[in-house]
Amino acid sequence: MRVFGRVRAAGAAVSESERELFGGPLRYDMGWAEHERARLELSMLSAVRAMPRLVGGTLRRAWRADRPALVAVAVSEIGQGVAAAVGLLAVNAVMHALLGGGTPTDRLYAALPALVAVGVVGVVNAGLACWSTSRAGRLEPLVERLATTEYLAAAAAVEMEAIEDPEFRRLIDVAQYGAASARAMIGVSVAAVNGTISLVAAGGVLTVLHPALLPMLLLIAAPRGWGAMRVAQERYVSVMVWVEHVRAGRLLGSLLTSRSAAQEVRVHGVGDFLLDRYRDMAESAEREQKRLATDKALTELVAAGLSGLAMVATYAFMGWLIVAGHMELAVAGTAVIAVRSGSANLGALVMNVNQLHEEALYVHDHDRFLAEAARHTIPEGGADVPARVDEIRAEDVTYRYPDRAEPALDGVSLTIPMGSVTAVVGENGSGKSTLIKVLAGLLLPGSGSVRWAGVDVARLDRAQLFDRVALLTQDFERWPMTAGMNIRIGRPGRAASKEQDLAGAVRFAGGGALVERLPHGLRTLLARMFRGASEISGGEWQKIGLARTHFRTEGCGADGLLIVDEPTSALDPEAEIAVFDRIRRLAGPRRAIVLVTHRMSGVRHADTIHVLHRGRLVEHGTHDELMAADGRYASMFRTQAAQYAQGAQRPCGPAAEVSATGVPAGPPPVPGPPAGQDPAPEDPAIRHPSPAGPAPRPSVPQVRAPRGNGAGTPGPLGSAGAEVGPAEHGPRPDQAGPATGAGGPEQRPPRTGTPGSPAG
Ligand SMILES: Nc1ncnc2c1ncn2[C@@H]1O[C@H](COP(=O)(O)OP(=O)(O)OP(=O)(O)O)[C@@H](O)[C@H]1O
Repeated sequence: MRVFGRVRAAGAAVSESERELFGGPLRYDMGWAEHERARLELSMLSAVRAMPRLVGGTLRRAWRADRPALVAVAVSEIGQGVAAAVGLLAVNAVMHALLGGGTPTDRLYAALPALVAVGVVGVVNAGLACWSTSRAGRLEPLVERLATTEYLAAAAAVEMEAIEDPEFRRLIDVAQYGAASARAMIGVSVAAVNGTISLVAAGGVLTVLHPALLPMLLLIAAPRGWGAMRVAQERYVSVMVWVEHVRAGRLLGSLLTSRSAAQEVRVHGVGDFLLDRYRDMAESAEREQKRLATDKALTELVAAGLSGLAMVATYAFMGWLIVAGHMELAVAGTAVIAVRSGSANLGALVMNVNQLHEEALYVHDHDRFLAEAARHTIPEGGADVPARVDEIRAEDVTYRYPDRAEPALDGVSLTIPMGSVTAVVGENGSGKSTLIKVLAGLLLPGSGSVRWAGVDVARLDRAQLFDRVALLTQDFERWPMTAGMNIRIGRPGRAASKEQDLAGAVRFAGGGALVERLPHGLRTLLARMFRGASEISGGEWQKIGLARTHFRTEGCGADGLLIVDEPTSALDPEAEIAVFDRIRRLAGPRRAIVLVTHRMSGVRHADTIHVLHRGRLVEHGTHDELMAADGRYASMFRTQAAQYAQGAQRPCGPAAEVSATGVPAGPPPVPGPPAGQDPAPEDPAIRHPSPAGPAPRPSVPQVRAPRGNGAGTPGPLGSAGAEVGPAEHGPRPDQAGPATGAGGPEQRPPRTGTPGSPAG
């Protein structure tokens, strides 16, 4: 059957829940793998033809992992093959002796040397098998580690653009199973080599006994080979087609148990609702499993029937040879043994080749990922970044995300002088985050250029460039590690073995009281999923983030760029003012700050403010200049001021209105801003404090930033409800579902037969 038919069969059922929740059937898009289709149209012949290549690839990996172990395995496997041939010849000699002339005692004596040889061969064989098993067992984990390390290193080294590209992300996902398969291929390759050698031995002996017996042997094994191959193809296609469904099922499972969704699951009654859909999706996955099981049973029945017929024909042929006097009885006895062991060898070999192929499909994905990743790897080397960088310039920069028709940045030009604070404002989706990624060298412009000290970023040594950049974003990583490590990780190479080494950063971030409250100070583990760990709030995390940024910037003596993206989204007003003050203090003559925020109170004291609108820079200037110009900035600013004024008059307003742009308008008294503008507080009472003076206490209720979902909730600041906890730091939400149900198993989900894994 051709693969298209199989894809149709595998994707026939669509659960109503998938339509309802995800807008349609979640099925793997086979489009990306157009060239893979030929690979799926396997036949036994093509599988056998590909075997040397597959085994060769495995051997190369094993060679790199542990040469002595590989040599030991090879020697012991070849030894076993030779032993098998010698054993068959010894059996032949025993037969001849037993069926020859003389008294039974004479015949027994005559057979004795050959019998001893059979015994010795058996012992040698067992010893060699033992040796091979132990060496192969040593190789397997090494190969898996090698493949996993290759995978992880490649994934960590690719350009951000690749990470943002859904196609590439899918490839990263698919390739994750390759390492386990590379490991499995060691054992299977060894078994395949062993089976081949044993088969050659049995075939050789059979050919010597009678040339017609070899084709008969092949006839017995062929149907089983066909059956095994067909079942494997079915399973692989099913895995590919259902992988998204499996993931979606797991996602539902993990949402039901996640902490971030716990409130809505209970209060909004989402629990029962999702559970129903989970069941529905599990049922459709089970239908696919049932289809696969039925198909497998039928295929194996047909294969066993055909193989049995070939066996009957072989024995009938041997019977005719004996009756017609073309074969001695003793030879026939050996031939029966050789046919039995040969067909067993061939059957095992077929299974091995088939399994090799199945594993190779995953290893192929792994290799394809490595090749793709190599094409997208951030280049090493390049021009040195000068120690003194007077300015960073973007010149007519245009950037378009791979899956978007519209550019996220369109002809943007700006200059960031060293020692300045530059603010970037604009409505949601106007391109602010994209701009800072481009300035930091994380994304390379499609056209135009970003220049550090006059040198195009594309030509600079990117590792050196990154070393000059510090990031403080609203969704900075909350590493599931200790509080101290969460600060130190800002510059992992910088020594900080003692708590005092981090004291400056903690003090700077105003985190002294927080650290004192933690049960083990900086050694407290901040990862709720582990026993003994502590939980801290979103605002407290942001203090940790600020301390991390301080630790990073302090560790860099050369000119650099500090990027601050919505740093106060989870802070109360007092803390917010203090943070903006601290960020300003991070500015120095040899450091430029780019600040992205919706909080106008944090923006007004910037040296230059750039206003982005739909990817284009539409205004720039100081706060006073922009207010005088009475353009978009002035309108945004006044809108926020008006919100605060309203908020002060209407303290019990709606908890979270939604603006015309679909953006939550913020906390209680703040109504949504006009379409296309971002809500952000501006309170005449909030004035940027002078570094010397105390922060005035604002008279407005706490205001949350509209970006992200970090409005005061601990943890989830990233997209898609990621949280500090298993959903973010353990397996991802789409991987962390229960072990059964629509989600299927954890490791290479669809293959192990757990309910919900269609190809089990
Ligand atoms: N990874 C991505 N893949 C595709 N499109 C993206 C990606 N990231 C952002 N975009 C799109 O690019 C445009 C600019 O997004 P960007 O995140 O830079 O805006 P922003 O001004 O930072 O928005 P916000 O204030 O909501 O954070 C938007 O239309 C957005 O949908």
